[in-house]
Amino acid sequence: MSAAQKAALRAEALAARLRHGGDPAGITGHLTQALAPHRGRVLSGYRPMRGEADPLPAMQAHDGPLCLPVVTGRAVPLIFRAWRGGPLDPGPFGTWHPPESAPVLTPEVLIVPLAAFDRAGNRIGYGGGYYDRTLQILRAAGPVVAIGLAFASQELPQVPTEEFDQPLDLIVTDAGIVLPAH
Ligand SMILES: Nc1nc2c(c(=O)[nH]1)N(C=O)[C@@H](CNc1ccc(C(=O)N[C@@H](CCC(=O)O)C(=O)O)cc1)CN2
Ligand SMILES: Nc1ncnc2c1ncn2[C@@H]1O[C@H](COP(=O)(O)OP(=O)(O)OP(=O)(O)O)[C@@H](O)[C@H]1O
Repeated sequence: MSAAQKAALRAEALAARLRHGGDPAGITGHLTQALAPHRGRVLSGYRPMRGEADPLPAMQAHDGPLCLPVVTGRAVPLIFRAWRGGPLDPGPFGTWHPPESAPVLTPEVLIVPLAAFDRAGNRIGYGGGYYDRTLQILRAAGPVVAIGLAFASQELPQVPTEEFDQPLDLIVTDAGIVLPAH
Protein backbone atom coordinates (compact mmCIF):
# COMPACT_ATOMS: atom_id res chain seq x y z
CA MET A 1 0.00 0.00 0.00
CA SER A 2 1.36 3.41 -0.96
CA ALA A 3 1.60 6.34 1.42
CA ALA A 4 -1.13 8.07 -0.59
CA GLN A 5 -3.47 5.07 -0.20
CA LYS A 6 -2.78 4.93 3.55
CA ALA A 7 -3.45 8.68 3.83
CA ALA A 8 -6.75 8.23 1.97
CA LEU A 9 -7.74 5.38 4.30
CA ARG A 10 -6.87 7.55 7.32
CA ALA A 11 -8.89 10.52 6.02
CA GLU A 12 -11.90 8.26 5.36
CA ALA A 13 -11.61 6.64 8.82
CA LEU A 14 -11.41 10.03 10.57
CA ALA A 15 -14.45 11.32 8.66
CA ALA A 16 -16.39 8.13 9.49
CA ARG A 17 -15.47 8.50 13.20
CA LEU A 18 -16.95 12.00 13.26
CA ARG A 19 -20.06 10.85 11.35
CA HIS A 20 -20.86 7.69 13.29
CA GLY A 21 -19.42 8.05 16.80
CA GLY A 22 -20.82 5.42 19.16
CA ASP A 23 -22.07 4.73 22.66
CA PRO A 24 -20.11 6.64 25.38
CA ALA A 25 -21.50 4.46 28.20
CA GLY A 26 -20.26 1.33 26.41
CA ILE A 27 -16.80 2.91 26.07
CA THR A 28 -16.62 3.75 29.78
CA GLY A 29 -18.00 0.37 30.92
CA HIS A 30 -15.70 -1.76 28.78
CA LEU A 31 -12.64 0.40 29.42
CA THR A 32 -13.22 0.26 33.18
CA GLN A 33 -13.45 -3.54 32.89
CA ALA A 34 -10.24 -3.73 30.82
CA LEU A 35 -8.35 -1.52 33.30
CA ALA A 36 -9.44 -3.44 36.43
CA PRO A 37 -6.51 -5.95 36.31
CA HIS A 38 -4.06 -3.00 36.12
CA ARG A 39 -4.88 -1.43 39.46
CA GLY A 40 -1.89 0.46 40.90
CA ARG A 41 -0.05 0.74 37.55
CA VAL A 42 0.88 4.02 35.88
CA LEU A 43 -1.84 4.68 33.28
CA SER A 44 -1.58 6.98 30.28
CA GLY A 45 -4.75 8.16 28.57
CA TYR A 46 -5.60 11.07 26.35
CA ARG A 47 -7.82 14.12 26.23
CA PRO A 48 -10.26 13.36 23.40
CA MET A 49 -10.49 15.52 20.29
CA ARG A 50 -12.03 15.29 16.81
CA GLY A 51 -14.67 12.72 17.74
CA GLU A 52 -12.33 10.32 19.59
CA ALA A 53 -13.87 7.88 22.10
CA ASP A 54 -13.63 9.49 25.55
CA PRO A 55 -11.41 7.62 28.05
CA LEU A 56 -11.66 10.25 30.81
CA PRO A 57 -14.47 8.74 32.97
CA ALA A 58 -12.72 5.34 33.08
CA MET A 59 -9.35 7.04 33.76
CA GLN A 60 -10.86 8.90 36.71
CA ALA A 61 -11.99 5.56 38.15
CA HIS A 62 -8.44 4.10 37.86
CA ASP A 63 -6.78 3.40 41.20
CA GLY A 64 -3.22 4.48 40.33
CA PRO A 65 -1.12 7.31 38.86
CA LEU A 66 -2.45 8.97 35.67
CA CYS A 67 -0.53 10.75 32.94
CA LEU A 68 -1.15 12.35 29.54
CA PRO A 69 1.04 12.44 26.41
CA VAL A 70 3.04 15.53 25.48
CA VAL A 71 4.23 16.21 21.91
CA THR A 72 7.67 17.84 22.22
CA GLY A 73 8.53 17.96 18.50
CA ARG A 74 8.19 16.32 15.11
CA ALA A 75 9.32 12.71 14.70
CA VAL A 76 10.20 12.28 18.37
CA PRO A 77 8.61 9.92 20.93
CA LEU A 78 5.89 11.24 23.22
CA ILE A 79 6.72 12.01 26.83
CA PHE A 80 4.14 11.64 29.57
CA ARG A 81 3.40 14.04 32.42
CA ALA A 82 1.42 13.29 35.58
CA TRP A 83 -2.16 14.51 35.62
CA ARG A 84 -4.61 14.65 38.51
CA GLY A 85 -7.47 16.30 36.63
CA GLY A 86 -6.07 19.85 36.82
CA PRO A 87 -5.92 22.49 34.06
CA LEU A 88 -4.08 21.64 30.82
CA ASP A 89 -1.95 23.74 28.46
CA PRO A 90 -2.60 23.82 24.68
CA GLY A 91 -0.10 21.85 22.56
CA PRO A 92 0.43 21.27 18.81
CA PHE A 93 -2.26 19.69 16.57
CA GLY A 94 -5.11 20.63 18.93
CA THR A 95 -3.71 18.54 21.81
CA TRP A 96 -3.76 19.56 25.48
CA HIS A 97 -1.11 18.50 27.97
CA PRO A 98 -0.20 18.92 31.66
CA PRO A 99 1.97 21.93 32.55
CA GLU A 100 5.76 21.60 32.50
CA SER A 101 5.74 21.61 36.30
CA ALA A 102 4.06 18.16 36.27
CA PRO A 103 6.54 15.28 36.75
CA VAL A 104 7.43 13.03 33.81
CA LEU A 105 6.11 9.48 34.31
CA THR A 106 6.72 6.22 32.44
CA PRO A 107 3.36 4.59 31.67
CA GLU A 108 2.92 0.83 32.16
CA VAL A 109 -0.55 0.81 30.57
CA LEU A 110 -1.46 3.08 27.65
CA ILE A 111 -4.89 3.91 26.28
CA VAL A 112 -4.09 4.55 22.62
CA PRO A 113 -6.30 6.71 20.36
CA LEU A 114 -6.79 5.65 16.76
CA ALA A 115 -8.48 6.40 13.45
CA ALA A 116 -9.04 2.74 12.46
CA PHE A 117 -8.19 -0.75 13.78
CA ASP A 118 -8.52 -4.40 12.82
CA ARG A 119 -9.06 -7.55 14.93
CA ALA A 120 -5.38 -8.49 14.66
CA GLY A 121 -4.51 -5.40 16.73
CA ASN A 122 -3.22 -3.19 13.91
CA ARG A 123 -4.06 0.51 14.00
CA ILE A 124 -3.88 3.67 11.96
CA GLY A 125 -3.41 6.92 13.90
CA TYR A 126 -3.01 10.50 12.73
CA GLY A 127 0.10 9.60 10.75
CA GLY A 128 2.68 11.20 13.02
CA GLY A 129 4.05 7.82 14.11
CA TYR A 130 4.04 9.12 17.70
CA TYR A 131 2.58 6.03 19.34
CA ASP A 132 4.67 3.68 17.16
CA ARG A 133 7.91 5.38 18.22
CA THR A 134 6.81 5.61 21.85
CA LEU A 135 5.63 1.99 22.19
CA GLN A 136 8.82 0.72 20.55
CA ILE A 137 10.92 2.41 23.22
CA LEU A 138 8.65 1.51 26.15
CA ARG A 139 8.45 -2.15 25.07
CA ALA A 140 12.23 -2.37 24.75
CA ALA A 141 12.51 -1.15 28.36
CA GLY A 142 9.91 -3.39 30.03
CA PRO A 143 6.40 -4.82 29.97
CA VAL A 144 3.76 -2.46 28.60
CA VAL A 145 0.08 -2.99 27.81
CA ALA A 146 -1.26 -0.98 24.84
CA ILE A 147 -5.05 -0.73 24.85
CA GLY A 148 -6.59 0.71 21.67
CA LEU A 149 -9.79 2.66 22.35
CA ALA A 150 -12.30 3.20 19.58
CA PHE A 151 -15.90 2.97 18.53
CA ALA A 152 -16.85 -0.37 16.98
CA SER A 153 -17.66 1.60 13.80
CA GLN A 154 -13.90 2.27 13.40
CA GLU A 155 -13.12 -1.41 12.72
CA LEU A 156 -11.80 -2.34 9.27
CA PRO A 157 -11.44 -5.91 7.94
CA GLN A 158 -7.70 -5.39 7.52
CA VAL A 159 -5.49 -2.40 8.28
CA PRO A 160 -2.35 -2.21 6.11
CA THR A 161 0.80 -2.67 8.20
CA GLU A 162 4.37 -1.49 7.88
CA GLU A 163 7.45 -2.80 9.69
CA PHE A 164 7.52 0.04 12.25
CA ASP A 165 3.86 -0.39 13.33
CA GLN A 166 3.42 -1.38 16.99
CA PRO A 167 0.40 -3.69 17.49
CA LEU A 168 -2.23 -3.25 20.20
CA ASP A 169 -2.46 -5.79 23.04
CA LEU A 170 -6.19 -5.21 23.50
CA ILE A 171 -8.91 -3.22 21.77
CA VAL A 172 -11.78 -1.72 23.74
CA THR A 173 -14.89 -0.49 21.95
CA ASP A 174 -18.42 0.50 22.89
CA ALA A 175 -19.43 -3.02 21.73
CA GLY A 176 -16.94 -4.99 23.85
CA ILE A 177 -13.32 -6.04 24.34
CA VAL A 178 -11.27 -7.61 21.53
CA LEU A 179 -8.22 -9.72 22.35
CA PRO A 180 -6.15 -9.77 19.14
CA ALA A 181 -5.06 -13.20 17.99
CA HIS A 182 -1.32 -13.04 17.25
N1 LIG B 1 -6.33 13.03 21.99
C1 LIG B 1 -5.17 12.69 21.42
N2 LIG B 1 -4.03 13.11 21.94
C2 LIG B 1 -2.86 12.77 21.35
C3 LIG B 1 -2.81 11.98 20.18
C4 LIG B 1 -4.06 11.54 19.64
O1 LIG B 1 -4.12 10.82 18.64
N3 LIG B 1 -5.20 11.92 20.29
N4 LIG B 1 -1.59 11.67 19.59
C5 LIG B 1 -1.37 10.62 18.71
O2 LIG B 1 -0.35 10.50 18.08
C6 LIG B 1 -0.46 12.52 19.93
C7 LIG B 1 -0.60 13.79 19.13
N5 LIG B 1 -0.36 13.51 17.78
C8 LIG B 1 -1.02 14.08 16.73
C9 LIG B 1 -0.42 14.05 15.51
C10 LIG B 1 -1.02 14.66 14.43
C11 LIG B 1 -2.25 15.26 14.57
C12 LIG B 1 -2.90 15.96 13.43
O3 LIG B 1 -3.96 16.54 13.57
N6 LIG B 1 -2.29 15.98 12.28
C13 LIG B 1 -2.77 16.71 11.15
C14 LIG B 1 -1.65 16.85 10.16
C15 LIG B 1 -0.58 17.71 10.75
C16 LIG B 1 0.62 17.87 9.87
O4 LIG B 1 1.34 16.88 9.67
O5 LIG B 1 0.82 18.98 9.40
C17 LIG B 1 -3.98 16.09 10.54
O6 LIG B 1 -4.21 14.87 10.75
O7 LIG B 1 -4.75 16.81 9.89
C18 LIG B 1 -2.86 15.27 15.79
C19 LIG B 1 -2.25 14.67 16.88
C20 LIG B 1 -0.46 12.79 21.40
N7 LIG B 1 -1.72 13.25 21.89
N1 LIG C 1 9.98 3.53 15.48
C1 LIG C 1 10.03 4.42 14.49
N2 LIG C 1 11.19 5.01 14.15
C2 LIG C 1 11.24 5.91 13.17
N3 LIG C 1 10.18 6.28 12.44
C3 LIG C 1 9.01 5.74 12.72
C4 LIG C 1 8.85 4.79 13.76
N4 LIG C 1 7.56 4.44 13.83
C5 LIG C 1 6.94 5.14 12.88
N5 LIG C 1 7.79 5.92 12.20
C6 LIG C 1 7.45 6.85 11.09
O1 LIG C 1 6.26 7.55 11.42
C7 LIG C 1 5.51 7.82 10.24
C8 LIG C 1 4.03 7.62 10.47
O2 LIG C 1 3.69 6.29 10.82
P1 LIG C 1 2.17 5.79 10.76
O3 LIG C 1 1.56 6.16 9.45
O4 LIG C 1 2.12 4.35 11.17
O5 LIG C 1 1.54 6.71 11.92
P2 LIG C 1 0.28 6.47 12.83
O6 LIG C 1 0.42 5.18 13.57
O7 LIG C 1 -0.91 6.63 11.96
O8 LIG C 1 0.37 7.72 13.81
P3 LIG C 1 0.36 7.87 15.41
O9 LIG C 1 1.16 6.71 15.98
O10 LIG C 1 0.99 9.20 15.67
O11 LIG C 1 -1.05 7.84 15.83
C9 LIG C 1 6.04 6.92 9.17
O12 LIG C 1 6.55 7.76 8.17
C10 LIG C 1 7.15 6.11 9.82
O13 LIG C 1 8.27 6.07 8.98
